[in-house]
Amino acid sequence: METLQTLRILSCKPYLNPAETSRNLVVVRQVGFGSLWRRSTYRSLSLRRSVEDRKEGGFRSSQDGSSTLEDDKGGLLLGTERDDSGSVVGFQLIPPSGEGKVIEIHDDQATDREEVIKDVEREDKIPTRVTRNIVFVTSEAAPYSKTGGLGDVCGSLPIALAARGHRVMVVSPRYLRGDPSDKIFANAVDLECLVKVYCFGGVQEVSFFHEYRAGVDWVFVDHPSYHRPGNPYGDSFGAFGDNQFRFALLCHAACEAPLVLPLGGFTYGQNSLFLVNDWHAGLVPVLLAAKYRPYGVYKDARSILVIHNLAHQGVEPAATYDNLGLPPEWYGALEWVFPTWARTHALDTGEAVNVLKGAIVTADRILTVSQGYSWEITSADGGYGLHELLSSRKSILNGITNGIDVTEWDPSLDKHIASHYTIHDLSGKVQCKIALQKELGLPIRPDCPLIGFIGRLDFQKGIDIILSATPELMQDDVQFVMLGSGERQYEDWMRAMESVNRNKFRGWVGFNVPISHRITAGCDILLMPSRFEPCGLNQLYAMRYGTVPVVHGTGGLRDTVENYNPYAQEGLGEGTGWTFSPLSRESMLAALKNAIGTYREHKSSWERLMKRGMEEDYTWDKAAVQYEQVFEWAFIDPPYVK
Ligand SMILES: Nc1ncnc2c1ncn2[C@@H]1O[C@H](COP(=O)(O)OP(=O)(O)O[C@H]2O[C@H](CO)[C@@H](O)[C@H](O)[C@H]2O)[C@@H](O)[C@H]1O
Repeated sequence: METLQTLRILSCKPYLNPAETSRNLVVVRQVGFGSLWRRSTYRSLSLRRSVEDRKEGGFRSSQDGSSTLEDDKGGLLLGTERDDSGSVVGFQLIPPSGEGKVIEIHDDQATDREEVIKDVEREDKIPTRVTRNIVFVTSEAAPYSKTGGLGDVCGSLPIALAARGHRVMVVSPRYLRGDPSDKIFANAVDLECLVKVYCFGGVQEVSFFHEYRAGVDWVFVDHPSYHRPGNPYGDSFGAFGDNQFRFALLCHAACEAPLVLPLGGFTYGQNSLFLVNDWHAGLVPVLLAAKYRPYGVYKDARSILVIHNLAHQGVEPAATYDNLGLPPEWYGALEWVFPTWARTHALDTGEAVNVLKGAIVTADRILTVSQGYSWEITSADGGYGLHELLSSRKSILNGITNGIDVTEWDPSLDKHIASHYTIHDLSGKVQCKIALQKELGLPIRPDCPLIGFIGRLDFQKGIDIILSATPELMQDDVQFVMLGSGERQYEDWMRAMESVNRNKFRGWVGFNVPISHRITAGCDILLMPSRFEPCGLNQLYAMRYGTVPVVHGTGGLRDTVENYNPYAQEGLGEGTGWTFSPLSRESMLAALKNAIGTYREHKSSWERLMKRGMEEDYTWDKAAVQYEQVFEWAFIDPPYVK
């Protein structure tokens, strides 16, 4: 039997939150509950507003018992939204224009989920349908903290979602390094809300700082363990020994934040949707299931685990479980036993706790940052020991390719680069190249192919392949610039390479955002021989800047870089870069040779390559629509662990 579900959504207009009038609210009426959705028709919703209603104004009782009020702009306030504890979390408003949408949903339509995503993409001009209270939990969020792509994503996706009408909070630590960089937190005010967290053998006290910027509530958890020099995870001596403690605190605090922080006058409440990023936030879904739901709290909340990098899982000795503030019977969720070959000695039982595993078994849905990677992590090669578990949850696993912050990364406006340019006038790009050569002390040669690399110097990024291929590459008439920090052996190698190839090689050891922009703009080719790459952002930045990527065909790199075919389109060519495979010195050098040859010999083909890359749509809007679809799926199903 076909059941017709009706979801009425009145398009977003002013959100009458007395404290934050800039936000949007969508009124949602749902009749029945479906398991699969299909949007079939949209039509305007006619609003019945009697003259009497309009004259009287003020709160009045409607048939269903909710109160209504005409707002001062002529819209109609239907009533208040409350969370389970009775706190008012918003008002429901029918906008004065009477614009609205009706969505009919048939719950027995066997709709392909990918099709739904595509369908939503096509309709991306339609305003947000259902708005959520979203809580990002992350160890980094740019510009406040960033060591890599996680910071970029958690600094820009929340803004894109807020712009679509969601109420968005980002919870991350308030890292203070005791140097001038601390001024980034200057606008975050102390909310004077202390929360006691029971873990690590005692009571830990955390507090919260808050900044409302770009439509997002940026919430910083404060604790002395976040105040030290170095980056979020370690310093020149290596990873901090208390990272399990620091990020467990973050998770406990993040679970409390929607309940206790009256941001803009209202808490986010118990129906929040947690977006849990990587292992550092991985205790959140476990805490929801083990610590809150048994006591009736967060029964209607949902959590989505976003995996940016499966290689890091937060694994610690089994004995540390007691520190985490979880009931003993939940040990199995985090239990992890290393295979025999990975154990260190004969008496090593391999028993450990794995925070990311805990998140995988308790989250309502799982996302990765590209479709290719979402498949790879279910394979033995890409699953880092978790492939069987991830395969068992395949039905709730999706991949959504990252977007980028197109305002920060815009060659026509970028404040870090020497000259601006656009797809219509590329002349500024060569100026950027000359300026970069000058800045780095390389011979100024606008016609010499300039290759760049930006990234963490570790196994993931295929630095060993670069290292083995560079002597041969240096035989050619090219220049090569590398920016990165990480493993000491690679940093030392970069310095050594520079000293023997003064006219051709520069190795910038360190983390420097302005230089990364200048390399992206100034180079002709960006090299990314990543062993695995969940999405990769540098190739997206490069293409937007007309810099042609040469990448290993893996994960998000394969999804986002289209291999160049010079013969397609009647000789006009097709593609945005080179994807090589397998990952070897030889195939990387062959792809580079092709790229360099095209750059030198086929100038017009090269320009078309650059322009095709620059034309691509890298905005977050596309991804945000897909995220919204996954949010809906998360709320359609009951919580995975009730
Ligand atoms: N030395 C340096 N100086 C200045 N800037 C530097 C730098 N080293 C790196 N960066 C910057 O850090 C970011 C790196 O982002 P990536 O997505 O390429 O990789 P990362 O592995 O960190 O991210 C993980 O998460 C992201 C986000 O989901 C995924 O895209 C990716 O595949 C996954 O490995 C870029 O903004 C880059 O410019």
